[in-house]
Amino acid sequence: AIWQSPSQLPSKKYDYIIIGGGAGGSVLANRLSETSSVNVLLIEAGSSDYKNLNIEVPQYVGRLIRSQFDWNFTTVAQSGLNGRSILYERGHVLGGSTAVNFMAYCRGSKDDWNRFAKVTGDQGWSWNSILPYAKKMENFVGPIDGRDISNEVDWNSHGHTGPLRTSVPMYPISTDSRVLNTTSQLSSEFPFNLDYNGVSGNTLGVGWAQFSIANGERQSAALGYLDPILDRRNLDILVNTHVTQLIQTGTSSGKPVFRGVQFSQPGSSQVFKLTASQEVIVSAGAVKTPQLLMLSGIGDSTTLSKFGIKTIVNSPDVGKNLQDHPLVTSSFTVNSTNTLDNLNFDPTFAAQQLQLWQNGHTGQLGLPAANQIAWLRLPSSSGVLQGAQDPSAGPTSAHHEFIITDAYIGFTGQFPAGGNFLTFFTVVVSPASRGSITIQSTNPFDAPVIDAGFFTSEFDVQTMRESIKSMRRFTSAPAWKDWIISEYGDDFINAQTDAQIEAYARASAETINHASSTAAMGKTGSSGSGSGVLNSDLTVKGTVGLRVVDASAFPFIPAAHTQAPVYILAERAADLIKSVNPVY
Ligand SMILES: Cc1cc2nc3c(=O)[nH]c(=O)nc-3n(C[C@H](O)[C@H](O)[C@H](O)COP(=O)(O)OP(=O)(O)OC[C@H]3O[C@@H](n4cnc5c(N)ncnc54)[C@H](O)[C@@H]3O)c2cc1C
Repeated sequence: AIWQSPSQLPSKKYDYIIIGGGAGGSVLANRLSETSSVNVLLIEAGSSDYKNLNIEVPQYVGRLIRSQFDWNFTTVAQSGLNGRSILYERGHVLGGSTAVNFMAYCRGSKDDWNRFAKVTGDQGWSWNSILPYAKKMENFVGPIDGRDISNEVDWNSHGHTGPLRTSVPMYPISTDSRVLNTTSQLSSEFPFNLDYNGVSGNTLGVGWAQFSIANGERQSAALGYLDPILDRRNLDILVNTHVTQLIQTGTSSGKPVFRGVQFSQPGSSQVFKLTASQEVIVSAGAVKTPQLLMLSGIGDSTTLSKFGIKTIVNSPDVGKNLQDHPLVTSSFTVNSTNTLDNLNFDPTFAAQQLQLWQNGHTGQLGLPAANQIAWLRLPSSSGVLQGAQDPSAGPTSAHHEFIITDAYIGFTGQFPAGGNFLTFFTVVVSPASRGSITIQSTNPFDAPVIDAGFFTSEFDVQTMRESIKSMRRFTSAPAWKDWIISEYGDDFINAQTDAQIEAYARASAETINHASSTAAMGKTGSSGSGSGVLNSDLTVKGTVGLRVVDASAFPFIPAAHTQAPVYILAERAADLIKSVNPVY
């Protein structure tokens, strides 16, 4: 059941207490409560309103920014972005960031996962080992229009019985044929890939995009993993409640045992404490997890002592190593009146589409932000790679990505009042830059200090530059001749030389919100700076009874949108947790 406040909680002895009901936490709440004798408590800071219309309707994703479903974070001034601070959206509702994200669904590449295995020394994280979990989490369904999708996806590469429904875009749109024709007209730079989530693990090329959208509706972790099991008597979900500290409950073989949690509701002075008989699992996401660890005495002792926090475990990597994907959007005006812009610029049309969606989830509101995505590597001859260490995981991982949108999208500058557009997101997906998360105070309700570190590595700004140039080659294919009128906006139009393009990137880059790696896995048992915060089974080094299961745990950010990698990680985590508890 879902409980709105701590005082409503039944008095029970919990085996597992999970902090945060996002991608990681929802998977665990489901899997760990599959055995009815095991009592599980999930504590979520946000509300239980995951069926809010703005969450359910895919095209309303833009309305979630700075809403009650967003933690409303902002980064510190970014030296690589001309000193700009940027919004750093994170989901604050049951379902976490999966309830506010853009829903792109990508497993990551074979090399991404094999690198996880290599740096942790744990073959269980290799591509071949995680594939069964990638299928277990998924229920890939056909699109709403029933069209033949054998040219859009490799059906057999997917799971069809898991909790999270995924699919290709519900309808074709007018730009589809142009994108696909480009893959034959410029096939050497932009080859077609039938399925970037295929079992081969080779993500490269241009393919039909896949999303956590089914039947025209967003599929969040809450909808897929929690909604169907709310009647389990051994699962309690407590919302509107903030875990403020992890509590040491004892010592075992000289190590601190962390089976206690302290929590309260914002604005209330009442403090609650509970203890798990088995484990406490932190799934608060890559921004809040390191903050909670630090407030609980797990972190870099120098930092902790500055705030008067007693160090219980000196873990220098906590909050370090933040990795994320910077994006730039560039738009073109197009020779059509039939683009998704009409949802933004024509109120009568928008109202009709809402009617259609409410009557049966049909119409354009169920469409995702893109029908196709491209995953691309810099050519090996590229000057960017000369003399630099290639940060990508290997030949199946992209350096950069295009997301191709049939409308105007922009996060900086002025939104146009009307018109018809084509927008490309260019995204650096194997970044060399690193940022950090730290605390500004000992108040758990204060936002952490977020430094995305964007473009602090020259490699990344040069990769973005090459991505924008590559996008201009893509759009100069004959396929776009009768569609694209011109580039839109002076900043984009005037960015022509390499130096100008880099300046354009620094002036306009934002985040695609893939924060990762702030409490990363390393080799089990190794210690000291650079060896990671977690053992390869996701237990927190130097502690007993405590794990982290969320995007913080990735040793490297995958060259992918990160929700599916978190689901996959959490599916394996559930098995790791079960394997050490004989009750399962
Ligand atoms: C705007 C946006 C767009 C994105 N687009 C995509 C996309 O298109 N495709 C994709 O694959 N990925 C996307 N992502 C990223 C993806 O959603 C995340 O990588 C993924 O959800 C991370 O899972 P997680 O479990 O680590 O954290 P989250 O899903 O963020 O869950 C963490 C949960 O913990 C809760 N919490 C935090 N602190 C506490 C506390 N102290 N006490 C209790 N609860 C707490 C939070 O409220 C939240 O519910 C996007 C993210 C955002 C924000």
